[in-house]
Amino acid sequence: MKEGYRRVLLKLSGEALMGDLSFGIDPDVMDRIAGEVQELSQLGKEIGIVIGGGNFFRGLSGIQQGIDRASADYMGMLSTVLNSLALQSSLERKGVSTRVLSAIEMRALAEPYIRRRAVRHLEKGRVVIFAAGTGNPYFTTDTAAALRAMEIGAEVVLKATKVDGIYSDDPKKNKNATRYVQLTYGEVLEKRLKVMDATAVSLCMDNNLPIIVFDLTEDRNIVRVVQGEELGTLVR
Ligand SMILES: Nc1ncnc2c1ncn2[C@@H]1O[C@H](COP(=O)(O)OP(=O)(O)OP(=O)(O)O)[C@@H](O)[C@H]1O
Ligand SMILES: O=c1ccn([C@@H]2O[C@H](COP(=O)(O)O)[C@@H](O)[C@H]2O)c(=O)[nH]1
Repeated sequence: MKEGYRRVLLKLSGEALMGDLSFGIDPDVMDRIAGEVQELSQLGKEIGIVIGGGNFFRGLSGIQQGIDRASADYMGMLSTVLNSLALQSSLERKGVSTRVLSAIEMRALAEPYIRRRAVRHLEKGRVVIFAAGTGNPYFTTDTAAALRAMEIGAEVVLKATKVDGIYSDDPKKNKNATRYVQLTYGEVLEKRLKVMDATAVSLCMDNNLPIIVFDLTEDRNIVRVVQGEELGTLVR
């Protein structure tokens, strides 16, 4: 077993924050996640977090309602800001020092994203939450996670989601799909495995940044994966 990571980029699924609800944030799920991040922060781990927005709004659902693509994507990015502020609040209730840095300027509620500030916050032991994705339409929060991970010098992208790894097919649709323990970036792209978008995988591939896809719904998995336990699927 490895001794664990020192600086990580944790990508939290927005959809997983719903728990059993059909929309929004289940406070118990949020509280559990915040507790795990608190534990890691107390161990001296440096943690950057990107949260998805699927529990509120995705660009693609806006398009289906007749909203133009760029506007729908900005709405999606705003939904990640809602999640970021909720996580910040949960963490601060537990005494964890945090900063939200937003890729879209909204100075009344978050710092603007400045790479060097993000790194400084991490060095000071603050948990940094990156809000508003990349700040650009036509992207996803998976790509934002890969981008921010590289910018802050994270050792790994930890994609915490609703499935326990990468499967040969979508396990929510195909019960015969089988799980991979390890894959290369090329295999994920060639097999068109949809768990993470191709832009994010390509970015990680070009910069040799490992990705671990693991189950966020399982208690203590965030702590276990950051401490080096082999969970889910490793892509490198
Ligand atoms: N080959 C595959 N292996 C594993 N999961 C897959 C695969 N293909 C599709 N999926 C689906 O991908 C989903 C995870 O990716 P998705 O981008 O939807 O969620 P997320 O990024 O975790 O959530 P959000 O966008 O809300 O932040 C899983 O819930 C699973 O149903
Ligand atoms: O860089 C980005 C990140 C996100 N979006 C939009 O936000 C929603 C929610 O993000 P998920 O990654 O799907 O959770 C996404 O559907 C996009 O519409 C974006 O445009 N740019």
